[in-house]
Amino acid sequence: MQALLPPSTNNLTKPALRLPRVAPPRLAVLKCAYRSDSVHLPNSVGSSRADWQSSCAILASNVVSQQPQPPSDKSRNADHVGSVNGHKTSVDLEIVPMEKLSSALTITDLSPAPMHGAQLRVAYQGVPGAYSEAAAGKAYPKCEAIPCDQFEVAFQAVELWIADRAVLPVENSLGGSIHRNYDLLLRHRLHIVGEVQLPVHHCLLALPGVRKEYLNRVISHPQALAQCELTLTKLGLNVAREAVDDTAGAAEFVAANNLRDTAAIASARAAELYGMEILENGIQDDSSNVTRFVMLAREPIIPRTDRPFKTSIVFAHDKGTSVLFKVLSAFAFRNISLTKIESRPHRNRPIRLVSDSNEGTASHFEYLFYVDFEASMAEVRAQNALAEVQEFTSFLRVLGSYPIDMTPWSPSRGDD
Ligand SMILES: O=C(O)C(=O)Cc1ccccc1
Repeated sequence: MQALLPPSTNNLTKPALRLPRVAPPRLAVLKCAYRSDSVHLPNSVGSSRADWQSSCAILASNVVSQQPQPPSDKSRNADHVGSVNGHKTSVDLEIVPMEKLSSALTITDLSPAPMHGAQLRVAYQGVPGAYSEAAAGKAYPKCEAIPCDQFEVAFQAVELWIADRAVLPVENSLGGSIHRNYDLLLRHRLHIVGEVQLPVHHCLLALPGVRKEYLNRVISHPQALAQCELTLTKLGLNVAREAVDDTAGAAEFVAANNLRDTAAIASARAAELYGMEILENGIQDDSSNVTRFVMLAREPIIPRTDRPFKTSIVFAHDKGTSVLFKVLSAFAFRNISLTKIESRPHRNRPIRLVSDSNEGTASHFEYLFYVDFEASMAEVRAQNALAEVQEFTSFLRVLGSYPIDMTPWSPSRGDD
């Protein structure tokens, strides 16, 4: 399928972030609280300010960027931790001992809201009306959603402190995993700090006055096309399908180019934003159509045990899939349920040659395994399971330990 790029955004929308991007000078304020009996640190924590600072730098999640300010005593003393495109980036650590806080930190203190009244900025791929924008709003209701033209840009927006979080769709109940996004998780160093599951309700959109009989093609995000394939056929739409970067971008493209032979699959909100008509409402092949998104941040959140947590890891092992059952038994023995397992090609080492003196040499494909399990890294059983996994693996990374989205959902009515 030919990939169409969404047109440049019209005046209805803010322009999406694009690469390359020069980061503005920023002052970052990193504020963290620490309580020795509730936080499990990799190393024991001393009482000196330096120890506290480095521990909090690892664990703090209340990371807030601010507009440049005239130097104050505090900013003059800030630790300069790097520069972004030639601009100094400073981090000012403000350590707040737990005992001085009026109440204990809750999970919401730790992940979503920035302090000092600043609005959380959440980067997503697509244009307004995309499902990723709705997912950002579900995870962080008062956030400022920042459209980006590529997932790569959304990741970089967080890495360069332009945004505080990125939202990334990783799998769908009908369409399966979004493999490219798994690869991106590994290529970048961001941490998963949350997840949301969003019921997805697709509409068939066309310009006002266009009828189904006029259509020569349907365009949308490949996942949306996959999720509506049977319904499109049932509607008699045996026309060309073309993949674009996001659903709302497809609607915008049809509108901006006045395409009367093309329909887009997108949300009802996209129809409203881009002046399109809904030809068919709810065209996903099954009403239980849910997409899971993960939220990414520069710093991990502190794992807890007082509510259900999930942990995502990725690993590889030298002996191919033959030791996979040993790795997975580390979870089974501890009654830790896996909620997801995904394999991807091991790009650094895609082929493994296995010689047999009698039969010759076989070449096996090498894989990376992504596993989600239902436990928090603050639980001893999860720590022990990972210690055991490490014995069998040549590479292991914890992508994040984060609260499970427990919000009940019912089949969407299209108001997402
Ligand atoms: O294109 C979008 O709107 C997205 O956010 C990606 C996507 C596509 C289809 C279903 C869920 C998410």
